[in-house]
Amino acid sequence: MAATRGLVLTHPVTFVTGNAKKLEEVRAIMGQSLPFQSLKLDLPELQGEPEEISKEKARLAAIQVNGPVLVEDTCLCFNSLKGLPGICAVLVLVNLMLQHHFAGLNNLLMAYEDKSAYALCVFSLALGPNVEPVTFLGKTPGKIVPARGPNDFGWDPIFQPDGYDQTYAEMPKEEKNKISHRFRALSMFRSCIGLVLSKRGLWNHQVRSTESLDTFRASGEYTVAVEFDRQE
Ligand SMILES: O=P(O)(O)OP(=O)(O)OP(=O)(O)OC[C@H]1O[C@@H](n2cnc3c(O)ncnc32)[C@H](O)[C@@H]1O
Ligand SMILES: [Mg+2]
Repeated sequence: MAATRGLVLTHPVTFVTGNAKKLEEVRAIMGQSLPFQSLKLDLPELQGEPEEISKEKARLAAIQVNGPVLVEDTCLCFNSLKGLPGICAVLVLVNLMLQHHFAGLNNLLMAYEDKSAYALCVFSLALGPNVEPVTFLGKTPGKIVPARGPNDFGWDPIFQPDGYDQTYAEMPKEEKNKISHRFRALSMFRSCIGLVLSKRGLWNHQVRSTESLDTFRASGEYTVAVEFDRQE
């Protein structure tokens, strides 16, 4: 389905992250299609909507790197907590999760009938310090369950994607990488990047096929998103 193959940039892209597991997954998903180097930078923790946070992170990173950068932020969002002040609820939960207090998290969610959740991944690419970043979202719906599987990557043990009876942690890596929020965001990145950038006059690449257009909806001019329907 990809309309564009390969990026032609004068400088290699730097994927700015301090998370080795993320890096591992991005490398596995992207294969040879986007050669990049990785770098850990000290960037301020930003507040706001996920897309805005991501764009700002990319802007700051591009200034430090002085070249093209890719940044990524991921969160696990709980549908039952929609009514609560998002950031606060999420921070409480993230803290619980960071300390691997999955039991505490499950207790908290016991109060709610609705255990549905979604994993959200936001990538932003900034081609340089003075170029407005382009953002890609990927979302995988699922539910929160008592922890199962190896405990080596964040909240993987407590997230069971819809249509599966295994948690992310229990699945073989290749399986997670075929359905994950990260995979979905990167699919958008791969298939739409040439299109989005050429629309903005930043990229001369001829888009040979528009097939992939059906698979995303534009939300805001420079953001593309992919969402998969809940299978329940
Ligand atoms: O340097 P960056 O790229 O920002 O890396 P980070 O570790 O700060 O990553 P995030 O803020 O995006 O992620 C917030 C938390 O979610 C965890 N996380 C990210 N992606 C995940 C995934 O696919 N499965 C499980 N946990 C994940 C991650 O380990 C963090 O504890
Ligand atoms: Mg982070």
